[in-house]
Amino acid sequence: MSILESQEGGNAPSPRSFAIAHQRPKSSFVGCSRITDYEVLGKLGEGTFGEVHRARSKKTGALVALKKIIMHNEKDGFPITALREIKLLKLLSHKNILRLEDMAVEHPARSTDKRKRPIMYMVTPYMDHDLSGLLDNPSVHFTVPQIKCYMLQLLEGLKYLHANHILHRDMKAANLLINNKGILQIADFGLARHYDGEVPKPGKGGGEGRRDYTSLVVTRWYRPPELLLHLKRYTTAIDMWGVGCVFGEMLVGKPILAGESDGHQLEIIFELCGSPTDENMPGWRSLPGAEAIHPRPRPETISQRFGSHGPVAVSLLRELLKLDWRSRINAIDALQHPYFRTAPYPAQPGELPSFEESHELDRRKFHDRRAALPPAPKGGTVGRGPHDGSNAGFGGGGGDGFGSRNGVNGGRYPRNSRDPPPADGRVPAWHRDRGLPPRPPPPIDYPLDHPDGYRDRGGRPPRGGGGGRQDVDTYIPSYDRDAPRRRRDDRDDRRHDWDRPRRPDFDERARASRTRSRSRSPIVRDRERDRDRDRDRDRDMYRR
Ligand SMILES: Nc1ncnc2c1ncn2[C@@H]1O[C@H](COP(=O)(O)OP(=O)(O)OP(=O)(O)O)[C@@H](O)[C@H]1O
Repeated sequence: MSILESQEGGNAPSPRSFAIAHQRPKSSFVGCSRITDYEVLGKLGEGTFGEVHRARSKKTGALVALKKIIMHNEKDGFPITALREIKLLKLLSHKNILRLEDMAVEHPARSTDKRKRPIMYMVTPYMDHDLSGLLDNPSVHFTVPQIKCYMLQLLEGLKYLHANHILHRDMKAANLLINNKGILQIADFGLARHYDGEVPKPGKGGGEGRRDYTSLVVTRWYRPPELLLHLKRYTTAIDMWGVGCVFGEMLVGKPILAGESDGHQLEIIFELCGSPTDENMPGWRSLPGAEAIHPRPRPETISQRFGSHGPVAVSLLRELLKLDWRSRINAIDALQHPYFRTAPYPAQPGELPSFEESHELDRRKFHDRRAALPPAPKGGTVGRGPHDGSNAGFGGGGGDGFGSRNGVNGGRYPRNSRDPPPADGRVPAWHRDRGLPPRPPPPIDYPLDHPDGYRDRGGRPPRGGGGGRQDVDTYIPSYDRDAPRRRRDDRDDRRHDWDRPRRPDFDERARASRTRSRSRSPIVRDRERDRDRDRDRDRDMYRR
Protein backbone atom coordinates (compact mmCIF):
# COMPACT_ATOMS: atom_id res chain seq x y z
CA MET A 1 0.00 0.00 0.00
CA SER A 2 1.32 3.40 -0.81
CA ILE A 3 1.10 6.39 1.42
CA LEU A 4 -0.95 7.97 -1.31
CA GLU A 5 -3.62 5.40 -0.71
CA SER A 6 -3.44 5.74 3.04
CA GLN A 7 -3.62 9.50 3.22
CA GLU A 8 -6.57 11.63 2.33
CA GLY A 9 -5.73 14.89 0.63
CA GLY A 10 -2.06 14.03 0.18
CA ASN A 11 -1.07 15.31 3.62
CA ALA A 12 2.43 14.27 4.48
CA PRO A 13 2.69 11.31 6.81
CA SER A 14 5.44 11.36 9.37
CA PRO A 15 8.51 9.35 8.42
CA ARG A 16 7.44 6.84 11.08
CA SER A 17 3.94 6.32 9.69
CA PHE A 18 5.49 6.18 6.25
CA ALA A 19 7.69 3.33 7.41
CA ILE A 20 4.85 1.48 9.10
CA ALA A 21 2.49 1.87 6.16
CA HIS A 22 5.07 0.88 3.68
CA GLN A 23 6.89 -2.16 4.90
CA ARG A 24 8.52 -4.42 2.40
CA PRO A 25 8.02 -8.17 2.73
CA LYS A 26 10.48 -9.27 5.42
CA SER A 27 11.70 -12.14 3.25
CA SER A 28 13.07 -9.66 0.68
CA PHE A 29 15.80 -8.50 3.05
CA VAL A 30 18.34 -10.92 4.46
CA GLY A 31 19.77 -8.79 7.23
CA CYS A 32 23.40 -8.81 8.12
CA SER A 33 25.70 -11.29 6.44
CA ARG A 34 29.44 -11.60 6.57
CA ILE A 35 31.54 -10.36 3.70
CA THR A 36 32.89 -13.91 3.47
CA ASP A 37 29.39 -14.97 2.34
CA TYR A 38 30.27 -13.18 -0.89
CA GLU A 39 33.02 -13.83 -3.40
CA VAL A 40 34.32 -10.45 -4.49
CA LEU A 41 34.85 -10.36 -8.24
CA GLY A 42 36.06 -6.88 -9.07
CA LYS A 43 35.54 -3.19 -8.78
CA LEU A 44 32.62 -1.50 -10.56
CA GLY A 45 32.97 2.08 -9.52
CA GLU A 46 35.38 4.35 -7.82
CA GLY A 47 35.16 8.08 -7.41
CA THR A 48 33.68 10.55 -5.01
CA PHE A 49 31.48 7.77 -3.70
CA GLY A 50 34.23 5.39 -2.65
CA GLU A 51 33.89 1.93 -4.08
CA VAL A 52 31.29 -0.42 -5.46
CA HIS A 53 32.34 -4.03 -6.08
CA ARG A 54 30.82 -6.85 -8.05
CA ALA A 55 30.45 -10.05 -6.07
CA ARG A 56 28.73 -13.43 -6.05
CA SER A 57 26.66 -14.73 -3.18
CA LYS A 58 28.16 -18.02 -2.03
CA LYS A 59 24.73 -19.05 -0.73
CA THR A 60 22.58 -18.33 -3.77
CA GLY A 61 25.09 -17.90 -6.58
CA ALA A 62 23.47 -14.57 -7.49
CA LEU A 63 25.56 -11.70 -8.74
CA VAL A 64 25.39 -8.66 -6.48
CA ALA A 65 26.94 -5.23 -6.05
CA LEU A 66 28.59 -4.36 -2.73
CA LYS A 67 28.59 -0.67 -1.91
CA LYS A 68 30.99 0.20 0.85
CA ILE A 69 29.75 2.63 3.45
CA ILE A 70 32.35 5.28 3.81
CA MET A 71 33.10 6.35 7.34
CA HIS A 72 35.24 9.40 6.89
CA ASN A 73 35.20 10.26 10.51
CA GLU A 74 34.97 7.02 12.40
CA LYS A 75 34.67 8.77 15.71
CA ASP A 76 31.24 10.10 14.60
CA GLY A 77 30.05 6.53 14.13
CA PHE A 78 27.83 5.27 11.35
CA PRO A 79 27.09 8.09 8.84
CA ILE A 80 23.58 9.46 9.17
CA THR A 81 23.19 9.75 5.40
CA ALA A 82 24.04 6.07 4.97
CA LEU A 83 21.44 5.26 7.62
CA ARG A 84 18.92 7.34 5.70
CA GLU A 85 19.75 5.54 2.47
CA ILE A 86 19.48 2.12 4.09
CA LYS A 87 16.23 2.95 5.87
CA LEU A 88 14.63 4.27 2.70
CA LEU A 89 15.84 1.46 0.49
CA LYS A 90 14.64 -1.16 2.96
CA LEU A 91 11.15 0.30 2.68
CA LEU A 92 10.93 0.80 -1.03
CA SER A 93 9.60 -1.87 -3.27
CA HIS A 94 9.17 -1.13 -6.94
CA LYS A 95 10.48 -2.77 -10.07
CA ASN A 96 12.23 0.45 -11.10
CA ILE A 97 13.93 1.12 -7.77
CA LEU A 98 17.17 -0.68 -6.87
CA ARG A 99 16.47 -3.12 -4.08
CA LEU A 100 18.59 -3.41 -0.96
CA GLU A 101 18.84 -7.14 -0.31
CA ASP A 102 21.30 -7.44 2.50
CA MET A 103 23.98 -5.74 4.51
CA ALA A 104 27.40 -7.38 4.71
CA VAL A 105 30.00 -6.74 7.35
CA GLU A 106 33.73 -7.09 6.95
CA HIS A 107 35.55 -7.50 10.23
CA PRO A 108 39.10 -6.27 10.37
CA ALA A 109 41.65 -9.02 9.96
CA ARG A 110 43.45 -8.06 13.15
CA SER A 111 40.61 -8.27 15.55
CA THR A 112 42.94 -7.43 18.41
CA ASP A 113 43.15 -3.89 17.07
CA LYS A 114 40.17 -2.31 18.79
CA ARG A 115 40.48 0.93 16.85
CA LYS A 116 39.70 -0.67 13.56
CA ARG A 117 35.96 -0.87 13.10
CA PRO A 118 34.10 -3.23 10.82
CA ILE A 119 33.32 -2.08 7.29
CA MET A 120 29.70 -2.25 6.21
CA TYR A 121 28.48 -2.92 2.68
CA MET A 122 25.07 -2.49 1.14
CA VAL A 123 24.19 -5.47 -1.03
CA THR A 124 22.00 -4.88 -4.09
CA PRO A 125 21.35 -7.02 -7.17
CA TYR A 126 24.04 -6.63 -9.78
CA MET A 127 23.05 -4.43 -12.71
CA ASP A 128 25.07 -4.69 -15.92
CA HIS A 129 25.28 -0.96 -16.62
CA ASP A 130 24.73 2.51 -15.39
CA LEU A 131 23.19 4.76 -18.01
CA SER A 132 26.16 7.08 -18.08
CA GLY A 133 28.58 4.19 -18.64
CA LEU A 134 26.30 2.75 -21.30
CA LEU A 135 26.21 6.04 -23.19
CA ASP A 136 29.99 6.11 -23.06
CA ASN A 137 30.28 2.72 -24.72
CA PRO A 138 31.25 3.39 -28.35
CA SER A 139 29.40 0.33 -29.59
CA VAL A 140 26.07 1.26 -28.00
CA HIS A 141 23.53 3.33 -29.91
CA PHE A 142 20.11 3.85 -28.49
CA THR A 143 17.11 3.57 -30.74
CA VAL A 144 14.00 5.69 -30.20
CA PRO A 145 11.95 2.71 -28.87
CA GLN A 146 14.79 1.99 -26.45
CA ILE A 147 14.93 5.58 -25.17
CA LYS A 148 11.16 5.54 -24.75
CA CYS A 149 11.36 2.25 -22.86
CA TYR A 150 13.99 3.62 -20.43
CA MET A 151 12.11 6.90 -20.02
CA LEU A 152 8.88 5.09 -19.14
CA GLN A 153 10.66 3.03 -16.51
CA LEU A 154 12.40 6.07 -15.08
CA LEU A 155 9.11 7.94 -14.85
CA GLU A 156 7.35 4.96 -13.27
CA GLY A 157 10.08 4.76 -10.63
CA LEU A 158 9.87 8.49 -9.91
CA LYS A 159 6.08 8.49 -9.86
CA TYR A 160 6.29 5.83 -7.15
CA LEU A 161 8.90 7.76 -5.15
CA HIS A 162 7.04 11.06 -5.36
CA ALA A 163 3.69 9.48 -4.54
CA ASN A 164 5.35 8.14 -1.43
CA HIS A 165 6.73 11.51 -0.34
CA ILE A 166 10.31 10.85 -1.35
CA LEU A 167 12.60 13.27 -3.13
CA HIS A 168 15.56 11.57 -4.79
CA ARG A 169 17.69 14.72 -5.03
CA ASP A 170 20.48 13.20 -7.12
CA MET A 171 18.85 12.34 -10.41
CA LYS A 172 21.55 11.73 -13.02
CA ALA A 173 22.52 9.19 -15.65
CA ALA A 174 25.14 7.56 -13.40
CA ASN A 175 22.45 6.79 -10.83
CA LEU A 176 20.24 4.94 -13.29
CA LEU A 177 21.18 1.30 -13.46
CA ILE A 178 20.19 -0.93 -16.35
CA ASN A 179 20.49 -4.67 -16.72
CA ASN A 180 20.71 -6.83 -19.80
CA LYS A 181 17.02 -7.67 -19.48
CA GLY A 182 16.28 -4.04 -20.32
CA ILE A 183 15.19 -3.13 -16.77
CA LEU A 184 16.08 0.33 -15.52
CA GLN A 185 16.31 1.04 -11.78
CA ILE A 186 16.85 4.25 -9.88
CA ALA A 187 19.80 3.91 -7.50
CA ASP A 188 21.77 5.94 -4.98
CA PHE A 189 19.46 7.21 -2.28
CA GLY A 190 22.28 8.87 -0.36
CA LEU A 191 20.68 12.28 -0.81
CA ALA A 192 17.06 11.17 -0.83
CA ARG A 193 14.64 12.30 1.85
CA HIS A 194 11.05 12.22 2.91
CA TYR A 195 9.22 15.46 2.00
CA ASP A 196 6.29 17.30 3.53
CA GLY A 197 3.42 18.55 1.43
CA GLU A 198 1.08 17.48 -1.30
CA VAL A 199 2.02 14.65 -3.60
CA PRO A 200 1.94 15.48 -7.33
CA LYS A 201 -1.50 15.50 -8.93
CA PRO A 202 -2.38 15.08 -12.62
CA GLY A 203 -2.29 18.41 -14.44
CA LYS A 204 -0.82 20.24 -11.45
CA GLY A 205 2.91 20.14 -12.20
CA GLY A 206 5.13 20.16 -9.13
CA GLY A 207 2.92 22.49 -7.11
CA GLU A 208 4.17 24.54 -4.17
CA GLY A 209 6.66 23.37 -1.60
CA ARG A 210 5.66 23.26 2.02
CA ARG A 211 8.93 23.60 3.89
CA ASP A 212 12.58 24.42 3.48
CA TYR A 213 15.31 21.94 2.72
CA THR A 214 18.96 22.41 1.88
CA SER A 215 19.60 23.62 -1.64
CA LEU A 216 22.97 21.83 -1.63
CA VAL A 217 21.66 18.82 -3.49
CA VAL A 218 21.78 17.40 -7.01
CA THR A 219 24.95 17.10 -9.04
CA ARG A 220 25.52 20.37 -10.81
CA TRP A 221 24.92 19.25 -14.39
CA TYR A 222 21.49 17.98 -13.42
CA ARG A 223 20.64 20.81 -11.06
CA PRO A 224 17.47 22.79 -11.75
CA PRO A 225 17.55 26.57 -12.01
CA GLU A 226 15.53 27.06 -8.82
CA LEU A 227 18.20 25.24 -6.79
CA LEU A 228 20.98 27.18 -8.48
CA LEU A 229 19.08 30.28 -7.39
CA HIS A 230 18.83 28.83 -3.85
CA LEU A 231 15.13 28.10 -3.58
CA LYS A 232 14.79 26.09 -0.39
CA ARG A 233 11.07 25.37 -0.48
CA TYR A 234 11.48 23.06 -3.43
CA THR A 235 9.36 20.17 -4.63
CA THR A 236 9.44 16.94 -6.61
CA ALA A 237 10.01 19.17 -9.67
CA ILE A 238 13.75 19.15 -8.90
CA ASP A 239 13.85 15.45 -9.83
CA MET A 240 11.82 16.12 -12.99
CA TRP A 241 14.44 18.59 -14.20
CA GLY A 242 17.01 15.81 -13.81
CA VAL A 243 14.78 13.55 -15.91
CA GLY A 244 14.82 16.25 -18.62
CA CYS A 245 18.63 16.34 -18.52
CA VAL A 246 18.81 12.54 -18.71
CA PHE A 247 16.31 12.48 -21.58
CA GLY A 248 18.39 15.02 -23.52
CA GLU A 249 21.52 13.01 -22.72
CA MET A 250 19.99 9.85 -24.16
CA LEU A 251 18.97 11.72 -27.30
CA VAL A 252 22.37 13.23 -28.00
CA GLY A 253 24.69 10.79 -26.26
CA LYS A 254 26.32 13.09 -23.73
CA PRO A 255 25.34 15.42 -20.88
CA ILE A 256 23.47 18.38 -22.29
CA LEU A 257 24.17 20.95 -19.58
CA ALA A 258 27.76 20.49 -18.46
CA GLY A 259 28.39 23.67 -16.50
CA GLU A 260 31.81 24.54 -15.20
CA SER A 261 30.58 26.44 -12.15
CA ASP A 262 27.17 27.19 -10.68
CA GLY A 263 27.12 30.55 -12.45
CA HIS A 264 28.05 28.95 -15.75
CA GLN A 265 25.43 26.27 -15.16
CA LEU A 266 22.72 28.95 -14.95
CA GLU A 267 24.17 30.63 -17.99
CA ILE A 268 23.88 27.52 -20.18
CA ILE A 269 20.43 26.73 -18.79
CA PHE A 270 19.23 30.18 -19.85
CA GLU A 271 20.91 29.65 -23.22
CA LEU A 272 18.78 26.54 -23.72
CA CYS A 273 15.52 27.43 -21.93
CA GLY A 274 15.54 31.17 -22.46
CA SER A 275 16.32 33.77 -19.83
CA PRO A 276 13.98 33.96 -16.84
CA THR A 277 11.05 36.35 -16.93
CA ASP A 278 7.99 36.89 -14.75
CA GLU A 279 6.06 34.79 -17.28
CA ASN A 280 8.29 31.74 -17.66
CA MET A 281 9.59 31.69 -14.06
CA PRO A 282 7.26 33.67 -11.82
CA GLY A 283 8.93 34.90 -8.65
CA TRP A 284 12.47 34.17 -9.82
CA ARG A 285 13.66 37.67 -8.97
CA SER A 286 12.93 37.18 -5.30
CA LEU A 287 15.02 34.02 -5.01
CA PRO A 288 18.14 34.60 -2.89
CA GLY A 289 20.55 33.69 -5.69
CA ALA A 290 18.89 36.00 -8.22
CA GLU A 291 20.12 39.20 -6.59
CA ALA A 292 23.54 38.96 -8.11
CA ILE A 293 22.58 37.99 -11.63
CA HIS A 294 21.37 40.01 -14.58
CA PRO A 295 20.83 37.57 -17.42
CA ARG A 296 20.58 39.18 -20.83
CA PRO A 297 17.31 38.46 -22.63
CA ARG A 298 17.57 35.29 -24.65
CA PRO A 299 14.99 33.14 -26.43
CA GLU A 300 14.48 29.47 -25.74
CA THR A 301 16.47 27.26 -28.15
CA ILE A 302 15.21 23.76 -27.30
CA SER A 303 13.55 23.19 -30.67
CA GLN A 304 16.63 24.47 -32.52
CA ARG A 305 18.89 22.15 -30.64
CA PHE A 306 16.72 19.07 -30.41
CA GLY A 307 14.48 19.63 -33.45
CA SER A 308 16.01 16.69 -35.31
CA HIS A 309 14.43 14.35 -32.73
CA GLY A 310 10.94 15.40 -33.77
CA PRO A 311 8.30 17.72 -32.35
CA VAL A 312 6.93 15.32 -29.70
CA ALA A 313 10.38 14.72 -28.24
CA VAL A 314 10.93 18.48 -28.19
CA SER A 315 7.56 18.97 -26.54
CA LEU A 316 8.34 16.51 -23.72
CA LEU A 317 11.81 17.98 -23.24
CA ARG A 318 10.31 21.44 -23.03
CA GLU A 319 7.85 20.29 -20.35
CA LEU A 320 10.63 18.68 -18.31
CA LEU A 321 13.01 21.62 -18.65
CA LYS A 322 10.53 24.32 -17.70
CA LEU A 323 12.15 27.09 -15.70
CA ASP A 324 8.99 27.44 -13.62
CA TRP A 325 9.19 24.61 -11.12
CA ARG A 326 5.49 24.95 -10.22
CA SER A 327 4.32 24.13 -13.72
CA ARG A 328 7.13 21.74 -14.71
CA ILE A 329 5.50 18.48 -15.74
CA ASN A 330 5.21 15.80 -13.04
CA ALA A 331 5.86 12.10 -13.50
CA ILE A 332 2.16 11.21 -13.69
CA ASP A 333 1.57 13.56 -16.61
CA ALA A 334 4.88 12.82 -18.30
CA LEU A 335 3.87 9.16 -18.52
CA GLN A 336 0.80 10.24 -20.48
CA HIS A 337 2.76 12.47 -22.87
CA PRO A 338 2.11 11.87 -26.60
CA TYR A 339 5.83 11.07 -27.00
CA PHE A 340 5.05 7.59 -25.69
CA ARG A 341 1.99 7.19 -27.89
CA THR A 342 3.64 8.17 -31.14
CA ALA A 343 5.45 5.79 -33.50
CA PRO A 344 8.04 4.44 -33.14
CA TYR A 345 6.48 3.08 -29.94
CA PRO A 346 8.36 2.21 -26.76
CA ALA A 347 10.11 -1.16 -26.79
CA GLN A 348 9.35 -3.72 -24.12
CA PRO A 349 12.34 -4.23 -21.80
CA GLY A 350 12.71 -7.85 -22.95
CA GLU A 351 13.06 -6.74 -26.58
CA LEU A 352 16.13 -4.61 -25.96
CA PRO A 353 19.55 -5.88 -26.99
CA SER A 354 22.10 -6.76 -24.34
CA PHE A 355 25.39 -4.94 -24.18
CA GLU A 356 28.80 -5.54 -22.74
CA GLU A 357 28.79 -4.28 -19.15
CA SER A 358 29.50 -0.61 -18.67
CA HIS A 359 30.22 1.01 -15.32
CA GLU A 360 32.22 3.83 -13.90
CA LEU A 361 35.53 2.01 -14.33
CA ASP A 362 34.73 0.77 -17.83
CA ARG A 363 34.85 4.32 -19.09
CA ARG A 364 38.60 4.08 -18.99
CA LYS A 365 38.39 0.93 -21.08
CA PHE A 366 36.15 2.70 -23.60
CA HIS A 367 38.45 5.63 -23.58
CA ASP A 368 41.42 3.41 -24.35
CA ARG A 369 39.43 1.70 -27.09
CA ARG A 370 38.63 5.02 -28.65
CA ALA A 371 42.28 5.97 -28.51
CA ALA A 372 43.13 2.76 -30.36
CA LEU A 373 40.88 3.62 -33.30
CA PRO A 374 42.64 4.73 -36.48
CA PRO A 375 43.60 8.37 -36.48
CA ALA A 376 41.42 10.69 -38.47
CA PRO A 377 42.52 11.89 -41.85
CA LYS A 378 43.60 15.44 -41.45
CA GLY A 379 40.60 17.72 -41.31
CA GLY A 380 37.82 15.21 -40.60
CA THR A 381 34.16 16.01 -40.05
CA VAL A 382 32.57 12.91 -38.68
CA GLY A 383 30.40 13.67 -35.73
CA ARG A 384 31.66 17.17 -35.29
CA GLY A 385 29.07 19.90 -35.37
CA PRO A 386 29.99 23.49 -35.89
CA HIS A 387 29.85 24.26 -32.19
CA ASP A 388 30.82 20.97 -30.75
CA GLY A 389 33.56 22.43 -28.69
CA SER A 390 34.50 22.28 -25.10
CA ASN A 391 31.57 24.26 -23.82
CA ALA A 392 28.73 21.99 -22.81
CA GLY A 393 28.38 20.60 -26.27
CA PHE A 394 25.81 23.08 -27.51
CA GLY A 395 25.69 24.28 -31.02
CA GLY A 396 23.64 27.02 -32.46
CA GLY A 397 21.68 27.01 -35.64
CA GLY A 398 20.22 23.83 -37.01
CA GLY A 399 20.45 20.36 -35.53
CA ASP A 400 21.11 19.69 -31.92
CA GLY A 401 24.58 21.08 -31.80
CA PHE A 402 26.02 17.88 -30.42
CA GLY A 403 27.62 16.76 -33.60
CA SER A 404 26.09 14.64 -36.31
CA ARG A 405 24.76 11.28 -35.28
CA ASN A 406 25.05 7.66 -36.10
CA GLY A 407 21.78 6.24 -34.95
CA VAL A 408 19.59 8.16 -32.54
CA ASN A 409 21.97 9.33 -29.92
CA GLY A 410 25.10 8.96 -31.99
CA GLY A 411 26.95 8.22 -28.80
CA ARG A 412 29.90 10.03 -27.43
CA TYR A 413 31.83 8.33 -30.20
CA PRO A 414 31.11 7.25 -33.78
CA ARG A 415 29.54 3.89 -34.52
CA ASN A 416 32.70 2.54 -36.09
CA SER A 417 35.88 3.74 -37.60
CA ARG A 418 34.84 3.08 -41.17
CA ASP A 419 32.50 6.02 -41.38
CA PRO A 420 32.94 8.26 -44.41
CA PRO A 421 36.21 10.11 -44.43
CA PRO A 422 35.89 13.55 -43.00
CA ALA A 423 36.43 16.71 -44.93
CA ASP A 424 37.78 20.16 -44.35
CA GLY A 425 39.47 21.14 -41.21
CA ARG A 426 37.43 19.45 -38.46
CA VAL A 427 38.33 16.89 -35.88
CA PRO A 428 36.62 13.50 -36.24
CA ALA A 429 34.35 12.34 -33.46
CA TRP A 430 36.56 9.43 -32.42
CA HIS A 431 39.46 11.79 -32.04
CA ARG A 432 37.82 14.64 -30.25
CA ASP A 433 37.67 14.97 -26.52
CA ARG A 434 34.35 14.41 -24.86
CA GLY A 435 33.45 18.06 -25.00
CA LEU A 436 32.99 18.10 -21.24
CA PRO A 437 34.57 20.73 -19.06
CA PRO A 438 37.35 19.86 -16.67
CA ARG A 439 36.64 19.31 -13.01
CA PRO A 440 36.12 22.75 -11.48
CA PRO A 441 38.79 24.30 -9.26
CA PRO A 442 38.40 24.19 -5.48
CA PRO A 443 35.92 26.76 -4.19
CA ILE A 444 37.35 29.82 -2.53
CA ASP A 445 34.68 29.64 0.11
CA TYR A 446 31.49 27.78 0.82
CA PRO A 447 28.15 29.50 1.07
CA LEU A 448 26.55 29.59 4.53
CA ASP A 449 24.13 27.38 6.46
CA HIS A 450 23.16 23.79 5.95
CA PRO A 451 19.75 22.99 7.39
CA ASP A 452 19.84 19.35 6.51
CA GLY A 453 20.97 16.47 4.46
CA TYR A 454 24.14 17.44 2.62
CA ARG A 455 25.82 14.28 1.66
CA ASP A 456 28.27 12.72 4.03
CA ARG A 457 31.24 12.75 1.73
CA GLY A 458 33.58 13.19 4.62
CA GLY A 459 35.31 16.02 6.28
CA ARG A 460 33.39 18.93 7.62
CA PRO A 461 30.03 19.87 6.22
CA PRO A 462 29.93 22.55 3.62
CA ARG A 463 29.22 25.84 5.24
CA GLY A 464 26.52 26.54 2.82
CA GLY A 465 23.05 26.28 1.57
CA GLY A 466 21.69 29.56 0.44
CA GLY A 467 22.75 32.88 -0.82
CA GLY A 468 26.12 31.69 -2.04
CA ARG A 469 28.08 33.35 -4.75
CA GLN A 470 27.16 32.33 -8.24
CA ASP A 471 30.70 31.42 -9.19
CA VAL A 472 31.20 29.18 -6.19
CA ASP A 473 31.01 25.48 -6.90
CA THR A 474 28.64 23.74 -4.61
CA TYR A 475 28.42 20.26 -6.00
CA ILE A 476 30.86 18.54 -8.24
CA PRO A 477 29.72 16.04 -10.83
CA SER A 478 31.80 12.89 -10.84
CA TYR A 479 32.22 13.04 -14.56
CA ASP A 480 35.60 14.12 -15.67
CA ARG A 481 36.85 10.62 -16.15
CA ASP A 482 39.79 11.79 -18.21
CA ALA A 483 41.14 14.02 -15.50
CA PRO A 484 43.83 12.56 -13.28
CA ARG A 485 42.32 10.46 -10.51
CA ARG A 486 42.57 11.72 -7.00
CA ARG A 487 44.93 9.81 -4.80
CA ARG A 488 43.08 6.88 -3.33
CA ASP A 489 44.11 7.64 0.20
CA ASP A 490 42.60 11.12 -0.14
CA ARG A 491 39.21 9.56 -0.53
CA ASP A 492 39.00 7.04 2.19
CA ASP A 493 41.40 5.95 4.82
CA ARG A 494 40.07 2.45 4.98
CA ARG A 495 41.23 -0.55 3.01
CA HIS A 496 39.64 -3.83 2.13
CA ASP A 497 41.42 -6.63 3.80
CA TRP A 498 41.02 -8.76 0.72
CA ASP A 499 43.21 -6.63 -1.50
CA ARG A 500 45.23 -4.16 0.43
CA PRO A 501 47.91 -4.03 3.06
CA ARG A 502 46.79 -2.51 6.33
CA ARG A 503 47.35 1.21 6.48
CA PRO A 504 47.90 2.98 9.80
CA ASP A 505 44.58 4.25 11.10
CA PHE A 506 43.79 7.87 11.78
CA ASP A 507 45.12 7.90 15.34
CA GLU A 508 48.36 6.24 14.34
CA ARG A 509 48.88 8.69 11.49
CA ALA A 510 48.07 11.65 13.70
CA ARG A 511 50.60 10.44 16.27
CA ALA A 512 53.26 9.96 13.61
CA SER A 513 52.57 13.40 12.18
CA ARG A 514 52.83 15.03 15.64
CA THR A 515 56.16 13.30 16.20
CA ARG A 516 57.38 14.45 12.78
CA SER A 517 56.31 18.03 13.23
CA ARG A 518 57.87 18.28 16.71
CA SER A 519 61.25 17.68 15.11
CA ARG A 520 60.80 20.31 12.34
CA SER A 521 61.49 24.02 12.16
CA PRO A 522 58.55 26.46 12.56
CA ILE A 523 58.80 27.48 8.87
CA VAL A 524 58.58 23.91 7.66
CA ARG A 525 55.71 23.30 10.10
CA ASP A 526 53.82 26.34 8.76
CA ARG A 527 54.31 25.16 5.23
CA GLU A 528 53.09 21.70 6.11
CA ARG A 529 50.08 23.12 7.89
CA ASP A 530 49.16 25.17 4.81
CA ARG A 531 49.57 22.14 2.61
CA ASP A 532 47.40 20.00 4.90
CA ARG A 533 44.75 22.70 4.99
CA ASP A 534 44.69 22.93 1.19
CA ARG A 535 44.50 19.18 0.91
CA ASP A 536 41.62 18.98 3.41
CA ARG A 537 39.72 21.70 1.60
CA ASP A 538 40.24 19.95 -1.70
CA ARG A 539 39.14 16.65 -0.21
CA ASP A 540 36.02 18.14 1.36
CA MET A 541 34.98 19.60 -1.92
CA TYR A 542 35.17 16.33 -3.77
CA ARG A 543 33.34 14.42 -1.12
CA ARG A 544 30.30 16.58 -0.64
N1 LIG B 1 23.71 -2.65 -8.07
C1 LIG B 1 24.68 -2.22 -8.87
N2 LIG B 1 25.04 -2.94 -9.94
C2 LIG B 1 26.02 -2.53 -10.75
N3 LIG B 1 26.71 -1.38 -10.60
C3 LIG B 1 26.40 -0.61 -9.55
C4 LIG B 1 25.37 -0.99 -8.63
N4 LIG B 1 25.29 -0.02 -7.69
C5 LIG B 1 26.20 0.90 -8.02
N5 LIG B 1 26.88 0.56 -9.13
C6 LIG B 1 27.96 1.31 -9.81
O1 LIG B 1 28.60 2.15 -8.88
C7 LIG B 1 28.40 3.53 -9.21
C8 LIG B 1 28.22 4.35 -7.95
O2 LIG B 1 27.12 3.84 -7.20
P1 LIG B 1 26.23 4.80 -6.32
O3 LIG B 1 25.76 5.93 -7.19
O4 LIG B 1 25.21 4.03 -5.60
O5 LIG B 1 27.34 5.31 -5.29
P2 LIG B 1 27.58 6.75 -4.73
O6 LIG B 1 28.66 6.58 -3.74
O7 LIG B 1 26.37 7.33 -4.17
O8 LIG B 1 28.04 7.52 -6.06
P3 LIG B 1 27.95 9.05 -6.57
O9 LIG B 1 29.05 9.79 -5.90
O10 LIG B 1 28.18 8.94 -8.06
O11 LIG B 1 26.57 9.57 -6.27
C9 LIG B 1 27.18 3.55 -10.14
O12 LIG B 1 27.20 4.67 -11.01
C10 LIG B 1 27.36 2.23 -10.87
O13 LIG B 1 28.29 2.35 -11.93
